[in-house]
Amino acid sequence: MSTLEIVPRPSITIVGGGPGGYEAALVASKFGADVTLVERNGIGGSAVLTDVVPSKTLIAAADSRRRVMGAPGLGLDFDAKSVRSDLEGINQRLLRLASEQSEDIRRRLQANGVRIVVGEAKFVERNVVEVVTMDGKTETITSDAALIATGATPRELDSAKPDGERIFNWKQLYSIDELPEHLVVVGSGVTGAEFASAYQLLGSNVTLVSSRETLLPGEDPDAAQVLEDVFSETGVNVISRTRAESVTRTRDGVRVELSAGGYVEGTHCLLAVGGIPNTADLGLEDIGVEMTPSGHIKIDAVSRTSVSSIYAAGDCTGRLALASVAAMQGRIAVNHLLGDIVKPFSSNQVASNIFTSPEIATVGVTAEMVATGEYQVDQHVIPMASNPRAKMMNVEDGFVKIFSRRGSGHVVGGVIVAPRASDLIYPLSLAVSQKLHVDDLAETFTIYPSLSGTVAEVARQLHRREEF
Ligand SMILES: Cc1cc2nc3c(=O)[nH]c(=O)nc-3n(C[C@H](O)[C@H](O)[C@H](O)COP(=O)(O)OP(=O)(O)OC[C@H]3O[C@@H](n4cnc5c(N)ncnc54)[C@H](O)[C@@H]3O)c2cc1C
Ligand SMILES: NC(=O)c1ccc[n+]([C@@H]2O[C@H](COP(=O)([O-])OP(=O)(O)OC[C@H]3O[C@@H](n4cnc5c(N)ncnc54)[C@H](O)[C@@H]3O)[C@@H](O)[C@H]2O)c1
Repeated sequence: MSTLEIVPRPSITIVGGGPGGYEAALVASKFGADVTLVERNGIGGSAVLTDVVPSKTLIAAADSRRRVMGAPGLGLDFDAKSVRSDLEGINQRLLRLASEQSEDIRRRLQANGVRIVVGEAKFVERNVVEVVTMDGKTETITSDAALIATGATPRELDSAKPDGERIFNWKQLYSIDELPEHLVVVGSGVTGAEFASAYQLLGSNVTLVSSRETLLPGEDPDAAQVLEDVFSETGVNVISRTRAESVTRTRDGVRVELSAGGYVEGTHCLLAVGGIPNTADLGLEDIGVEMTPSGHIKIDAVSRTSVSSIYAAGDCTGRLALASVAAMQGRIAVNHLLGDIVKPFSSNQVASNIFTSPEIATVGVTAEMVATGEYQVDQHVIPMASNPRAKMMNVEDGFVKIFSRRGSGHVVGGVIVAPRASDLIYPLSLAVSQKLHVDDLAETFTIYPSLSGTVAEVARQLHRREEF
C-alpha cells in the first residue's frame, strides 16, 4: 500500500540530482506532487557531469579513430597512422556536452514545476531535511515523503592518492591536455576496461593491472575472453592476478608497486578500483534508515527503505550501479509512493553494456546463474565473423548468445559482443521483459544484410520441433 494515498497534493523531497533523482522528480511532478530536488553539485549528477556522459563521449572519439585507422582494410587509400588524438579538444567537447545536458535537464525540471535547491542535504527528522546552501545559509524542508539518490564516490587507496596531475580517479581524467604516453590503469572492472580500451584506441600505451584471473569479473566469461584477445592483439598490456599496492610519483611519471612483486612505471595512472556510496553524512542512522555493512541503503523491490516514507534509488542502494537502474528505481519509488500501479524491480531483466571495442551487451540470465544451476537453459552462440554484414564491415570479433528456458523456449537472457552491441541488444531485452519465445525472434523479419540477422539466426537454432 502507498504511504500517501490520502494526501491530495503530497510533497516530496528528493536528495540527489542524478538519474535516480531527476527521473523521479519528473514523474512525481507529472502526477501532481509538490517536488523539491536538492543537489549539491550539478543537475544530472555524476552520471551526466563526470561519469557516463564524459566517458561515453571520450569513447565515441576513440572508436571513431579506430574506424578511421581500420579504413585502409576496406580499400581506402590514405595515411591512417597520421590520425592524431587532440585530447584537449576531445576533453573540451565532452565537458561542454556534459554541461549542456545538465542544463537541458535543469530546464526540463523547472518547466515541470520542480523546485531546485542547490546545497548539501541532511536528514534531521524522518520528514525534515536541512540544506546548507551555497551561500552558507540553512534551509529546512518538511515533506510527506523523501527519496534519497545520492550516488557514489570513487574509492581511494591510502597508498595511492589521486593528485589530478599524474594520478587520477575517473572524475579527474578530463583535465589532461596531452595524450598520456603510457597510462597505467588499476582495476579491471567495467570502468578500468572501458578507459583502457579508449586510451589505447586514442594512441596511448596502456597497462591494465588486474587483481583477478580474468578481465571483467562477474561478466560473461566468453565476452571477457573476446576482450582479453582484443587487448592482447592491440597491445594493451594486462598484468593479471596482482593488486596495486601503492602508486607514487616519479620525476616524470608514476610507479605502481604490485602485490605479486615488482612494479610498473608509466607516465600517468588511473585508479578504477570501485566506488563507495554517498550515505555517510546524511543523518540516516539517527532516523532509523537501515544500511548494509558496506554503507548502502537497504531497500525492497519498490525502492522503499526501512522507514516507510523514505525511498532510495541508484548507486547509494548498491543494486547494479547503472544509470538506467537508478532511473528505473526512482520511477518505481515515486509510482509506489503516489499509489500508482508498480512493477517491482527485477535484476533479471536489466540490460547493460560495456563500451569497449567491441562493445559487450548483456541482458537477463547470466552464464554464472546457469553455471550455478539457478536456471535450466538451452543456449546457442554464433560468432559475428560469420555474419555477412560483419564481413563487409571487417568485423572479426564478437558473437551473439541467447539463453532460452529449457522446456518452454522463452528467451531469458543473452549476450551480444559487437560494434554497437548497446543498440543490438534491444530485441533481446524486449524478448526477456515481455517473455517472448525464441520462435518470436526467429520469425521476425530482419534486414539483409544486418548484424541483427545473427540474433534471429541464433533464435532459429534454439527452435525445438514439436513432438507428436
Ligand atoms: C566511469 C563511469 C562510467 C559509467 N558509465 C555508465 C554507462 O555507460 N551506463 C550506465 O548505465 N551507467 C554507467 N555508469 C554508472 C552510473 O554513472 C551510475 O549508476 C549513475 O550515476 C547512478 O545514478 P545516481 O542517480 O544513483 O547517482 P549520481 O549520478 O551519482 O547522482 C547523485 C547526485 O547526488 C548528489 N548528492 C550526494 N549527496 C548529496 C547531498 N547530501 N545533498 C545534495 N546532493 C547530494 C551528488 O552531488 C550527485 O550529483 C558509469 C559509472 C562510471 C564511474
Ligand atoms: N558501461 C557501464 O554501464 C558502466 C561503466 C563504468 C562503470 N559502471 C558501473 O559502475 C560500477 C563500478 O564499476 P567499477 O569498474 O568502477 O568498479 P568495480 O568495483 O566493479 O571494479 C573495480 C575492480 O578493481 C579491483 N581492485 C580493487 N583494488 C585493486 C587494487 N589495489 N589493484 C588492482 N585491482 C584492484 C577490484 O577487484 C575490482 O575488480 C559497476 O557496477 C559498473 O557496472 C558501468
